[in-house]
Amino acid sequence: MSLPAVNPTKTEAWKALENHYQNIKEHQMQQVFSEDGKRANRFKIEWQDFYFDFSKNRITDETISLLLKLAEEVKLKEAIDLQFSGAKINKTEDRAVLHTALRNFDSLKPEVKDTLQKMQYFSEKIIGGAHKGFSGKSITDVVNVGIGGSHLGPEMVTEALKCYKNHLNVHFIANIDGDEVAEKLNRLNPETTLFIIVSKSFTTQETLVNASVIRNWFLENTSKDDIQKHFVAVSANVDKAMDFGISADNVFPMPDWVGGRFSLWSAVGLSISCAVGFKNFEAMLFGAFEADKHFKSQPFKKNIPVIMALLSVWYNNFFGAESEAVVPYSHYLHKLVPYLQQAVMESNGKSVDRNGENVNYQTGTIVWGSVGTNAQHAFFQLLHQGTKLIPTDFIGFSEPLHGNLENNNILMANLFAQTEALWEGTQLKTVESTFKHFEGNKPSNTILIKKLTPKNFGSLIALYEHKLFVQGIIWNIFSYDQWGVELGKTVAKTTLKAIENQQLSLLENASTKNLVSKIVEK
Ligand SMILES: O=P(O)(O)OC[C@H]1O[C@](O)(CO)[C@@H](O)[C@@H]1O
Repeated sequence: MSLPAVNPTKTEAWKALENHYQNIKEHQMQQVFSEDGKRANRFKIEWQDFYFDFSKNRITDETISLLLKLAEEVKLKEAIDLQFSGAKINKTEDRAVLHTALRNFDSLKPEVKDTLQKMQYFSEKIIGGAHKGFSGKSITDVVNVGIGGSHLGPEMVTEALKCYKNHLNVHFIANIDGDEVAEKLNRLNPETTLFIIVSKSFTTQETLVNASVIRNWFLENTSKDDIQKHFVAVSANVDKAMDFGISADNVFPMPDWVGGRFSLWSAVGLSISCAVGFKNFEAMLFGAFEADKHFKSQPFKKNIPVIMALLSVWYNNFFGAESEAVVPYSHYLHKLVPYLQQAVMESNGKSVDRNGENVNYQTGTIVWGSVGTNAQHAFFQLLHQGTKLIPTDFIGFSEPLHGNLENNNILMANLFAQTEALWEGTQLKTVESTFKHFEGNKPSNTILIKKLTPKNFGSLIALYEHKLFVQGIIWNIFSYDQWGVELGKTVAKTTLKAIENQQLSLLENASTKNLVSKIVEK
């Protein structure tokens, strides 16, 4: 079964939304808001520990009902059911998309159960000190070596759940930048370090080269037999991992139906399980599972990821907004934006639709942002008074983790105040000069979560995963492939050859030739 392939611009809802946009675009919506006492209660969704407030958006009841009609016309419900059914909806790679099966506690697949058990057993041995390195000492440092989806998710979660961390030091080596690798290795002791080589394909240049550099560094003072005590792999390509010198027992499998950027729930999360313990890792999976059930079962008007996606489409395709900001008011979430950038932009940065035709409408949004309140002192000026429309997600937690209520009150006051200031502006107030005028009418969503627990964090990430899927369905694109990263990889191979062999004739582009000559002529 294939995903429905409806050109969204040909739907009745799209045409109606275009007309509706003409009526709404000039409206100072904050006035509509102040005249409607019930709006804040109508445009919100409360679910478990989440309070999702989308009332400060340039929408009316009609907007929402037209967007919901759009979801219906592009057959969103059918698409959701297809994804969860395990149909090969990643058509261009001929794969199912089942990261949700990694956390489906109603019926875990036997292979998922086995991997979870293996992860638990292994991470507990590392944490408890039973796993000894070549000199008989316990492990103190764990290094995740991987890039893209084999790095961003684990690093984001390890940072987000730092409060739940144990004594192990967890590091990440992703970039091929040798300085970074050397910098990190200089601080590590081979006797007490475990390296987790994470690569779904086990063919990614950065990861394989870095892994070899690390292995050589390790072998400077050890023998090949010691590798088994210090290197494990996470991969769907067990043979390649074994070729690298890692024994089959030390390879944690990854199913083919899990895409790299959705893989933190799989054995790719081994570094997370080491950092915060398996129970917390499992709690995170459980939170994601709860979000999956919400996504699958809630009517669209009460469905957080669906509403998030529809609002995003509203701004992207009708207001012409190109980007959206994400601002978490928790320093623990400082790696959320890089994670979302891969998840969202690698998924929805597409310009060919599911029928193989070029699209003539905007698709993937640019995601950017940083943590509040720091961001207020950086780019918020542009959000408030710039010329661009940038819908923003504000994420906050009602309860602090360390009991510092005074700080948390200030933090939350700032979050709420920013959404209000963006929305209200200074419309009804007198300002001394035009320079001090705030237009307002700047949209935002607020995701207020009770507490940053592993479970809630798992839910949050899964909600964003579902949001991007819904967007892809509406835009009629394939969200789960990433052919756009391939060309650069191929060109880099030739370029490297030209550099290594000092052979400029291999290059065609005159600018690249000049640049390469600067390196080889040193
Ligand atoms: O896990 P792998 O196979 O090393 O791939 C790493 C990353 O590279 C990409 O394929 C993009 O280059 C991502 O989709 C993926 O997360």
